[in-house]
Amino acid sequence: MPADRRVLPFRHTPAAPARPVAMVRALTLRRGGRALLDGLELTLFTGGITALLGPNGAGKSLLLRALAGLIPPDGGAIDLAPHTGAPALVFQKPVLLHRTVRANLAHALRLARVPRAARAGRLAELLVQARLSAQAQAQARALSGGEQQRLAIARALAARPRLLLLDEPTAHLDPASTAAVEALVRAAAHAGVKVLIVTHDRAQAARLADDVAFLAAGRITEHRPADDFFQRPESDEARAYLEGRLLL
Ligand SMILES: Nc1ncnc2c1ncn2[C@@H]1O[C@H](COP(=O)(O)OP(=O)(O)OP(=O)(O)O)[C@@H](O)[C@H]1O
Repeated sequence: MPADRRVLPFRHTPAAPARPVAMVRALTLRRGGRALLDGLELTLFTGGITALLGPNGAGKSLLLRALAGLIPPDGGAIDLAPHTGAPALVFQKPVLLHRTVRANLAHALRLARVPRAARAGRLAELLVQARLSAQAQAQARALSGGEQQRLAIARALAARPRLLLLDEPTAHLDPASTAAVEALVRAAAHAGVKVLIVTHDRAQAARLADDVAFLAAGRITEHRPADDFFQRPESDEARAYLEGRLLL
């Protein structure tokens, strides 16, 4: 990849110079004799939202899990910048405690070692951000799909991560619920959290993303500003995907 493609414009933090958050170098993951990720290269910079696009089975979820430290690489390396800390990962189907919304957030704040005295204020803040203040005493599992996803993201934000990994957070949500999740994701990015979001919703990627990384057959084939990507995809794989022709 030419060096100039790595200098990406970011809409959210124009004043702050972009610094690497995570560097993925020659990442390989093998299962059953098959390279599912195959020498994958990707650098994520501070600021803004990166959409990770690619066809079913390309390896997007695997990459997110590897970035979150859940899968050790079989080859290559994932380097997180010292300022990045532990990335937060939110799955497509949120795994919530069988407890109230408030208890879910309180638990996350305890796990994140937020000092006891600061927890109530931070919890109220997270409820407001996720627009769940009115549901604070509701059982988390009784929430709508969109509310559950907002709770899952708020819970992930409890630890004040610098890198938030979202795996298809709005799959199966209606337009209003999708918009509410997107607003929360945008707010997190505005607050300085680097977001990497997997989505199959091209319109969503165009609405949210500053840049797009395209993954096909275990490799990033291009990583460019979102507008450029959608107007002039460079790799054959990305062109085929955007035209609905790429099947792995
Ligand atoms: N533990 C595993 N063992 C063997 N194969 C696996 C394992 N986990 C994932 N795979 C395979 O790796 C490939 C990539 O899976 P992954 O879930 O990352 O794709 P994806 O790009 O997220 O797809 P989708 O868009 O459908 O969610 C798939 O072919 C999948 O079947």
